[in-house]
Parts: sequence; C-alpha cells; structure tokens
Amino acid sequence: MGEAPAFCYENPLKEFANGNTLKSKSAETAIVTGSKKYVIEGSDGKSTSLGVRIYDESTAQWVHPVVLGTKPRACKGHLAVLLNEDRILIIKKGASPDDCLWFLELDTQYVRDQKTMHGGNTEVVAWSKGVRGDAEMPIVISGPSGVGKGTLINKLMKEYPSMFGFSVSHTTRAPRVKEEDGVHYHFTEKSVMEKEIKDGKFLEYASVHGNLYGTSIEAVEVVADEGKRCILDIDVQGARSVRQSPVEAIFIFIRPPSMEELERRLRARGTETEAQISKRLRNAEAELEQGISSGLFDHILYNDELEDCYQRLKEVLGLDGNVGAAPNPVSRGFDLPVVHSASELDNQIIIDCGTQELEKASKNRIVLDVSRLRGGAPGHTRGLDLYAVNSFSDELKEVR
Ligand SMILES: Nc1ncnc2c1ncn2[C@@H]1O[C@H](COP(=O)(O)OP(=O)(O)OP(=O)(O)O)[C@@H](O)[C@H]1O
Ligand SMILES: Nc1nc2c(ncn2[C@@H]2O[C@H](COP(=O)(O)O)[C@@H](O)[C@H]2O)c(=O)[nH]1
Repeated sequence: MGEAPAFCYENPLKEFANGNTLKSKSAETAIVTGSKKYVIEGSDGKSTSLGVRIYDESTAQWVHPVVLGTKPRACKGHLAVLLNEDRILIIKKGASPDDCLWFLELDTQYVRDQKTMHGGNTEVVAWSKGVRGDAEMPIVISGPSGVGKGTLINKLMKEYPSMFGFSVSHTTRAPRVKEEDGVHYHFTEKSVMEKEIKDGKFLEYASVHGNLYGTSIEAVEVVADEGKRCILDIDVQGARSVRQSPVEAIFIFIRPPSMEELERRLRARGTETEAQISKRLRNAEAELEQGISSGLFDHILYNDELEDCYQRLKEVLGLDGNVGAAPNPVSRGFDLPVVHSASELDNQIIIDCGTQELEKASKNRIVLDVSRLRGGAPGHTRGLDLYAVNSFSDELKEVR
C-alpha cells in the first residue's frame, strides 16, 4: 500500500484547468494518482448510482471512462482512500452494513485486460463490492451432457443445503418442462445476454450445443455472500475461462463409463429432440478429449454407479460424513454509522464516525484492515476485517 497521497474533498472549491469544479453540494471526492484525478461523483439527488470522471493533467482533458461492474447506489456522501496506487476504497456514509464498502479499481490486472479489450486508449475503471471475511473456493463441475452432473449436484445440495449453493447460469435456450426461471437458469434473450456480456457482467460464457450459456459474476457472489460454497455446472470451455480468471476454484470433470451409456442416459432423460441428442453426443467426444487430457481439471470422476461417484465426489470435497455447522454468512451485521473521516496507516484504515463531540468520537473509531484483500473485479473484494477501537483502554475489539 502506498502512503496515502489520496485526498478527499468534502467541500472543495478548487477548480481544474478547464473549469470543471468539484460539486460540494453533492459531496464529490477526488483522488490523485500520477497525472490523473479520479472524481467520484456524489449524490446529486438525481443519479441512482455513484458516477466517475477523470481529469488527465497531461492532456488537460476530462474523460468519462468505461465503468465496469455493478455500481454502488448513490449515497449521502462518501470517503475515498487510495490503496496500492491501483484502487480506491470508498466508504459510503450512512449506508447499510452490506453496502458501505466499495472499491473502484483503476489499474488492477482485470482493468488492464479490459483496457486492452477496449483498444488500449480507452479509460476503464471497475467497481467491486467490499465484503468482510473470506468465501470458500467455488467448485466447477464439467462433463458431457447427460453424464450426471446435475444429478450429482442435486444430491449434494439436498444433503448439505446450508453448505452449498448453486450458481444459476444464464442461457438463451428454451426452458424444459418443470424448469423454472431464476431457479434452474435465468432464461434470457440473446441480445440482452450479449449486452450484459459486453458490460462485463459475466465471469465466463460460451456457445454450447448451439445456445449461449454464461455464469454472471452476481450468480457466484450471491452464493458466497450467503456464506455458502458455490457450485458451477458449466461446460469445458467455461471451465477453461474460469481457470484463466482471478477466481480460484476446484475443477472436477465427470466422465461416463462409455459413450453408449451416455447416449442411453440422454435418451432416457427425454428432454432433447433426436437432432439435439445427436449434436450433444458429437460434442461429447470433444469434451471428453479435452476434459481428460488438458490438465485443466483437478479431479476426474467416473460416473458409473451413481452412489459410488457421489461418495467419491464427497471425498474430493473433504466431506467425510461429519459436517459441522454451516459457515457464518460473510456479510455479518454491523452498523457503520455516518462516517466523518478516514485515514490510512500501514494497511489499516482508521474511520472516525458518528458524533464530532470529542468525548463520544473517541468511542466511535473503527479500524478497517485491508492487509488481506482477495478477489476483486469482476467479483467482490473479500478479506476485509473490521474492528471497533475502544480508545479508553486502547484495545482492539473485533466487531464480528
Ligand atoms: N450413474 C448414473 N447411472 C444411471 N443414470 C444416471 C446416472 N447419473 C445420472 N443418471 C441419469 O442420467 C440422466 C442425465 O443426468 P443429468 O441430467 O444429471 O446429466 P447432466 O450431466 O446434468 O446433463 P446436462 O449437461 O445436459 O445438463 C438423468 O436422467 C439421470 O437420472
Ligand atoms: N460455459 C457454460 N456452460 C454452461 C453453463 N450452464 C450450463 N452449462 C453447460 O451447458 C450444457 C448444457 O446444459 P443443459 O442444461 O442445456 O443440458 C451442460 O454441459 C452444462 O454444463 C454456463 O453458465 N456456462
């Protein structure tokens, strides 16, 4: 982490070269790094989310960057602190506990990759929500259509409902009988999904058996925020994309005992037309080839006898039959009151909040530890720890 060259304007009257002024009424903040000033726009009463604009001193121009990720909702004001020269921590004033900490990424690997994708000369920034604590590694399950991925996942979710959560994918294929929108898939128009992919809302996507399928970042984060371990049922192309993403996961490939048995299962399921079955079986050959020989997967399991395969899956996941209580939800309730100021020292952000009366203010100091940050855009930023400081005894008391 750098020194804190960041500065926050609560009431700035400073004008930039081309006449743009920070709007004191809407409590904008600005952070300087290199030749750029990043202005985080406050609430002007009209916008529903926080906006961003950049003043580039080298060109004396204002730039409106491409802003990726889910934007924080507008708030009554916020504080901004530059971390590591590559991201800005935003602390929203008076926001709910699960909405008060955000990161605006300026120069992380993800942002650099996105800049390249946008041609290299476009300014790109990305929002990432800050979440306290860590989430367990997601589980990616792949294998040819009809091999039994869904059956195995359903068994796992039924036996451990509070431990695992399913990443609900988007697809452009039509729902099958008994499939529910938002439960089995988010059934989506192709043009809508393509737009959302372009907006950076997807962790991965692929064309599978003639339709578009994809895992939205939100689908994975929603599960993690519930304190559950996320399971993704995706094809091999999708698994490869996740492997190349910043998301750390465990990769499991399910293979059938034979192609004949795979065909029998697909037909017996009775959900596809004859043409679709042929297409899925043709694709299965390539998927098997890639799944087994690419080194992409951490574990390869045969699904011959369902019960045997399920037991093996449980072993791989370290479920030896003695499962403790579900992990605590990561977004534990804690009220970050209306914030007054924040400063940064050695990976610790000191937040003074609440009343300005000296005596009471000393009781309202919170320390945000950012030394173990993990993840980040396109997902949430995890590993944040919050402590309340009892300044009378100088003790740090963890608030969770
Ligand atoms: N070990 C097994 N032995 C016999 N039948 C099985 C076995 N595992 C799954 N099945 C059956 O095979 C069919 C296909 O299973 P499932 O729908 O779980 O496959 P899938 O891999 O999720 O397919 P898709 O990728 O198309 O969603 C189902 O009817 C299921 O009941
Ligand atoms: N790359 C992705 N593949 C996905 C996703 N969701 C499902 N899938 C895979 O598609 C096939 C077909 O599924 P079906 O429900 O139409 O039978 C199967 O292999 C799934 O694993 C996704 O989000 N991304």
